Amino acid sequence: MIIGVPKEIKNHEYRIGMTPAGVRELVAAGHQVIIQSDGGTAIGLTNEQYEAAGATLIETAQEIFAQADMIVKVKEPQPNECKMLRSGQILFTYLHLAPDPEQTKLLVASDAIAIAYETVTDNHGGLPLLAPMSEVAGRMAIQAGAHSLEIAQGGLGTLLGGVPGVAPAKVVVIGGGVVGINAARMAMGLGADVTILDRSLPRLKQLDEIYGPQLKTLYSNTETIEAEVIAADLVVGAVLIPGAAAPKLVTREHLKQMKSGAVLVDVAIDQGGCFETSHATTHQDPIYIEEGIVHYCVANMPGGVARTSTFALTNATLPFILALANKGFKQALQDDIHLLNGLNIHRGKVTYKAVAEVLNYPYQPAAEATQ
Ligand SMILES: NC(=O)C1=CN([C@@H]2O[C@H](COP(=O)(O)OP(=O)(O)OC[C@H]3O[C@@H](n4cnc5c(N)ncnc54)[C@H](O)[C@@H]3O)[C@@H](O)[C@H]2O)C=CC1
Ligand SMILES: CC(=O)C(=O)O
Ligand SMILES: [Mg+2]
Repeated sequence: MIIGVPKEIKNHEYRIGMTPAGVRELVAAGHQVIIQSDGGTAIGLTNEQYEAAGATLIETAQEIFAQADMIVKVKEPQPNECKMLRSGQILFTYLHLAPDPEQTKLLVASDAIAIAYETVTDNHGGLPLLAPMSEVAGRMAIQAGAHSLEIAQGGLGTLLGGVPGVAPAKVVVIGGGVVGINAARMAMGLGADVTILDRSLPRLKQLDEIYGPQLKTLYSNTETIEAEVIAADLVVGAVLIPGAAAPKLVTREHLKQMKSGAVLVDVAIDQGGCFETSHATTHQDPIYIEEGIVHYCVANMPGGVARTSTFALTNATLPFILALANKGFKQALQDDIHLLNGLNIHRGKVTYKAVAEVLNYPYQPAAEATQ
């Protein structure tokens, strides 16, 4: 199979879908890998390293899309990339379709086969291709939040850990999954007063057992969210209903009752965001202020630490890329229910239920599509 890896084109996105180590594995398995020239240069993965691993360097994304059987990327395809996809071509990348009707329409029109990293599952109820980036984004959420709390950013001027004689900041994390616990760990490490809310009692029990009394856990409902958010210096939005649009848990009315200069970091923005007042921002212009509250809503946070993120992501994606290349997409999806769960669009049909429902498309079950 010919596997094509274009350079990412989203704002300040320097991750790349495959490292030279991944190229080496695919080439050893008999595949051809074409990489866009300078696709990894910004993060120290040079053209020479890719060539030494056996890749062919190609100048333009157009040529990659024209030649490859499978396109491997990081971020959701931008409109001009969607238009380059060919009928029957495989696309393997993050998609986040539920809050993105425009991309969904273009992918349906492309007649391609679009497999989303973020809905691939594992045997433990997890999302193994989202998890590495959620680890990164959860940890970054506290760095971003701490910076946004500085006066010069419009923040309250509060240091997360406080100092002797001055209380630490109150950090509230909504959603205790991978993003949530990584954010909580960083915030606890800096000495903040941390509370985490989730609506899964087993998850809260697990977090309590692991972190003990340093981490306060609360069951998430309208009342607890309201009370915690109003008292917070920094709120991290980290909820997920897989594949679906994020529920709006914090409203404009809540913001009016918060301390002016408090900070919201909406990590769930890639699924539409869990704060009513969130809209996606970029690394170039990451924050804005609404109702006196600083909002940080970067939809590709891990792109900010693109080198770490590229290795973390590709460690997880490579076995699936190898399966797709070795077996072809149909057999690979038939053999692995977890990879099948990643299929969001198959040749003009939406094959992920939550996406079909929220965007009003007829739903075709993925298993039916791959018969
Ligand atoms: N902005 C960015 O750059 C990035 C965003 N993300 C996003 O972060 C979000 C969270 O991802 P993960 O932590 O990996 O998901 P996860 O599935 O590990 O955790 C989500 C948690 O939210 C909880 N939850 C659901 N509804 C809730 C509610 N009403 N109240 C409280 N908790 C609730 C679930 O029980 C679960 O524990 C996703 O939208 C993901 O796409 C992930 C990586 C990067
Ligand atoms: C998960 C995701 O959307 C990202 O890493 O950018
Ligand atoms: Mg994202």
